[in-house]
Amino acid sequence: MCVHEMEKPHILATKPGEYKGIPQIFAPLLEKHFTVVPYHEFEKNPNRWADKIQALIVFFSIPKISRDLLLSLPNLKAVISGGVGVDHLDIPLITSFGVKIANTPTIVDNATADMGMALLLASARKLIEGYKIAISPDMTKLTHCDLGHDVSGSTLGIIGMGRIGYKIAKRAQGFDMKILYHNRKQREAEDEKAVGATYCAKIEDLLRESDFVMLSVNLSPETHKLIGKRELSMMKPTATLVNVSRGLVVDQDALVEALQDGVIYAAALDVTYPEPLPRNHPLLRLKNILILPHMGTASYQTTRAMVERIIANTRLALEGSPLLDEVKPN
Ligand SMILES: O=C(O)[C@H](O)CO
Repeated sequence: MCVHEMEKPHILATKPGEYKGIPQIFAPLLEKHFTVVPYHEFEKNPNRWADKIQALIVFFSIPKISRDLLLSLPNLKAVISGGVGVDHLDIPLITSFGVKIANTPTIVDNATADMGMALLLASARKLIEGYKIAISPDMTKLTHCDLGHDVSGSTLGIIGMGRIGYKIAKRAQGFDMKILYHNRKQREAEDEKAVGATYCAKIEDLLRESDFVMLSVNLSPETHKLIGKRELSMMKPTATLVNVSRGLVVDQDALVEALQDGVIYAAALDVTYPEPLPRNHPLLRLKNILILPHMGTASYQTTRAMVERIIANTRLALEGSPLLDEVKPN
């Protein structure tokens, strides 16, 4: 049955197509079920929308959900966040308003693991430098391209062996990498065997032995600036740090220093803090860095699946049914 426009529940979301918003091509999927109120329209005239809004969609941590925003939305039933990370949500605060929370885990695992390997490979084999030379008018520069490093046969240390870390290990196995991992909890022996991964109870052992250190942990008080000056100084001077988790897992000032002083060889980051970095940030001026604007989940298929899962969770929340991916306070 065709749902009349007037009957569609109102949801608040960043304007589709805006920076870090749901891509415009997927806006019709949302609009089929909901009347989407763009967040900036709401901010201009909150009184017009406040009573109507029943769900709030968060994409790439936007919008920030404050107590004031929650107080201004008396009929809010759910906050549905795209992606796996929920570090941007104050879960106790939101749930204290009787508002349900969901994210879209599992959907993003493959794309994020692919991005981890893409960053590792691109950094090690100097794809960006090579590309710049290939398109440069002066092809003689080709001989001056610094040599990269072999990925095959090297040692990968994965910090955070959850679903994404494990999928990275699977991929690395195909590159004949020696795989070490550090995790709150050691994985089952059969999981380790399946990807040939060895547990390092001490993060220090992993840092000392790895050629590539891959960060795939959730951001939490325990992992906040987990990699600082001390940890970087334990890494090999030939090692590369790859981050597909959250910028705040790394002490960025310490990273800038380590890259400038040759304490580590390079870094490849999908995430930083803040995002985007200010244009004069020292990380953007370094040569031994590959940096992306948080693209881990940014494939057509994964983004579409995220939007579909957001819709499914939102519809369930609005009809009062159990959510597919409910996030509860600890
Ligand atoms: O958390 C995630 O899955 C991604 O970073 C997208 O927000």
